[in-house]
Amino acid sequence: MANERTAGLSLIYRLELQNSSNTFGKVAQIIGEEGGDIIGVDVVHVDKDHSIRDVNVNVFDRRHGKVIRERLEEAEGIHVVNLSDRTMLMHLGGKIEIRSKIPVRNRDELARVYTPHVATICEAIHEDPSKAFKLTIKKNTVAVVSDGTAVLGLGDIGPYAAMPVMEGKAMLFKQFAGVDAFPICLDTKDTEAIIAHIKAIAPAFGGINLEDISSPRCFEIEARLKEELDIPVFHDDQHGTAVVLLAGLMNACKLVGKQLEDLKVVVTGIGAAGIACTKMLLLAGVRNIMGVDRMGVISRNHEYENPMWQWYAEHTNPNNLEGTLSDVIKGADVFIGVSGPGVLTVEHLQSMAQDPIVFAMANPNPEIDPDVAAPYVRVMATGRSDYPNQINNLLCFPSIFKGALDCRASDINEEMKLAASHAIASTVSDEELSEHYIIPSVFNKKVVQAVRLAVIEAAYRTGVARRRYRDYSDKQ
Ligand SMILES: NC(=O)c1ccc[n+]([C@@H]2O[C@H](COP(=O)([O-])OP(=O)(O)OC[C@H]3O[C@@H](n4cnc5c(N)ncnc54)[C@H](O)[C@@H]3O)[C@@H](O)[C@H]2O)c1
Ligand SMILES: O=C(O)C[C@H](O)C(=O)O
Ligand SMILES: [Mg+2]
Repeated sequence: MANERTAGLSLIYRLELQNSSNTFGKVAQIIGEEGGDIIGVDVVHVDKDHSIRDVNVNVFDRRHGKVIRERLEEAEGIHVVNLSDRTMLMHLGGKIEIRSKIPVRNRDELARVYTPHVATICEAIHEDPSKAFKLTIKKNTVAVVSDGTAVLGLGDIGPYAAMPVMEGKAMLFKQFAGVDAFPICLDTKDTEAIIAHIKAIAPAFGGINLEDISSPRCFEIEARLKEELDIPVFHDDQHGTAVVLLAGLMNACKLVGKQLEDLKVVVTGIGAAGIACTKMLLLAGVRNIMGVDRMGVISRNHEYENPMWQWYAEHTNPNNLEGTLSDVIKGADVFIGVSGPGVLTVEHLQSMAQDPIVFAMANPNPEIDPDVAAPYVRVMATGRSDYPNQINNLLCFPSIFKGALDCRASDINEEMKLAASHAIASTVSDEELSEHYIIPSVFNKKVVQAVRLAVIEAAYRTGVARRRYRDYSDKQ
């Protein structure tokens, strides 16, 4: 499955052409012969010997684009300077920037926003550190922190390569919930160092969104930070995914007429997302869950080095089954994939119970191609934006943090997460509910407000909100 399903693959070949021989004619001929579609040409530069042109070409996929490039490079008088595409162009120079809220037009304004008058603000915060929430960006700013070790399903690609995802998360925090977020990729994989760095930067932020940190280190990092910091710490791949998954599953069950407590559920990929999704489902009343990772089904017949797998063995797989995915998927009502592409086959789907519910959530490529799976499933969901039923943590992380920041919560607890799941599920009405609409779109504005309010209400109910309710409710 091509990653560019919605975006379409439109490549831009920057070519340096010799003026002498009919080189542009050759370019058009080569591209035509190879089945590319020229949709535009821009002249970038011309001198007496050469011209530089950007040739915009629709191709089938990246491999097709490469074949055309190779053919062009072989031709006399044509030099391929660069090959880019719309996605690449959207990333030039990064996707976000910082802007001031106040213009500084003269010395008087300068003296207020900066020295000398800013000193009075510093002193006020020094006297009462809680004023940082009122007088600095802490009020509405989150750090999105990764070490680049579990980036989407791409794995350990390092802190530099992780930045586009973290910038993307920051961008989405702002666009979907008005939260300012800053991407921070740490050049260390050491648990203690990560904890120390995050603690050291925490004064500037009202919350910490941990992202794409591999398991099992992510569990300890989050647990320690939750204990040692007084602002919410939320590992998005765990809890964001689990919140949205539960919302989708509640609605899918309503559609197929099954109850959560009667379901047989198989989860593949027992990492950050798989463990959190399982915990959330147990909390919501699901009783029969089996986990499958690379070495097979997690059972009580084994001792695991990974303490989370030990926990998993003790809390799931009620019949203590062993084997592979093929063994346990038989008769399952629900498949939840947070592992990688190609894990699920048509044979697996054919062996599931009636009305199979398949949430293949690995990014960027799900456990099975949804087009291949479609004839064999009743409800199909992926993590992607280009198919119906997008089960992606994007549907909740901006609004959960918005709610937590607005009531100055010290934590994002289980009650707040459950409230968020119910709020998401309830934005799909009974009339709207269908195989292709179990979960609202990320662009549905009702979702952000519903989740934010549900999270705030749960924060006050469970005593983690630190803003006086009167101050909060007066502004509503
Ligand atoms: N849709 C969403 O909102 C969402 C959210 C979080 C994660 N994800 C996706 O889920 C996947 C896992 O993310 P994570 O943060 O939990 O990563 P992780 O590294 O913590 O865990 C991944 C786990 O999957 C296992 N795994 C990998 N390939 C497997 C295979 N072929 N068979 C069985 N197990 C396999 C690994 O051994 C590991 O235990 C990624 O593809 C990620 O993009 C999707
Ligand atoms: O980034 C996403 O789209 C979802 C999730 O956080 C992931 O890691 O795949
Ligand atoms: Mg992620």
